[in-house]
Amino acid sequence: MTRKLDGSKLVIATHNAGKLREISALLAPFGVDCVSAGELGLPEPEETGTTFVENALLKAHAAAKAAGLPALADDSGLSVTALGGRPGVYTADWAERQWFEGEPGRDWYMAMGKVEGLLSEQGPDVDRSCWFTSVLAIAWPEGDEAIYEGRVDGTFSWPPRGTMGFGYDPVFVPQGQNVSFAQLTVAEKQAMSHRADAFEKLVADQFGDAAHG
Ligand SMILES: O=c1nc[nH]c2c1ncn2[C@H]1C[C@H](O)[C@@H](COP(=O)(O)OP(=O)(O)OP(=O)(O)O)O1
Ligand SMILES: [Mg+2]
Repeated sequence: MTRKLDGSKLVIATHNAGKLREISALLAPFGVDCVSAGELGLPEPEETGTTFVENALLKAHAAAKAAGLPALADDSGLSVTALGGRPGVYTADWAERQWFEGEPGRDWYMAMGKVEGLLSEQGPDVDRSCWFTSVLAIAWPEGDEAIYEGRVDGTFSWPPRGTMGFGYDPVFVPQGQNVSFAQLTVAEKQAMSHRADAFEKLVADQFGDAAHG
């Protein structure tokens, strides 16, 4: 039995604004009182793990310890079949850190282009199948932890399309769709995303019978 959230404030342990928006929307129906790592001024921990699970736990435990509150972290990434699963855990690292209009950010266009470059080297008939993984970890200041994993399959599509979402959304076309994640509203993306898949497992485990939304 995993430990359950008991109504205390929950830290959303991410420094990614797109993730924060999605996780806040997913949690909204459950009346969880949330505060973000940014609002608390928590530092961004170094992601030294080699798996999504390790990094999600590392981020959740760091925030829980620093805040003295339970914390929810997401570690996620895009894995491309023809690239042996890369960039995978290193998805964020493939986008160089840059400053945009005075704000720290990452150069996603460059990162997507790097994937496209490696794929097109393999010729026009290259397998473009790929998937997103999201691992959600909850950690408590006392050291307890819970892990939920989600996945969505799709196709790496070039050129990028759409302006919604974040990160690699403009190049990811989910299976059974002909538009990219960046052409979907938050609600439409939540109906099929890796993060929503992991969240469904979190809800079943954490909120049990009270689950809805
Ligand atoms: O739904 C998604 N749509 C598009 N791109 C996505 C998605 N989900 C993950 N991704 C990409 C971008 C993200 O930056 C990276 C994960 O890296 P990851 O270290 O987990 O996140 P991050 O550094 O951006 O924020 P933080 O660690 O503070 O939660 O994979
Ligand atoms: Mg990160």
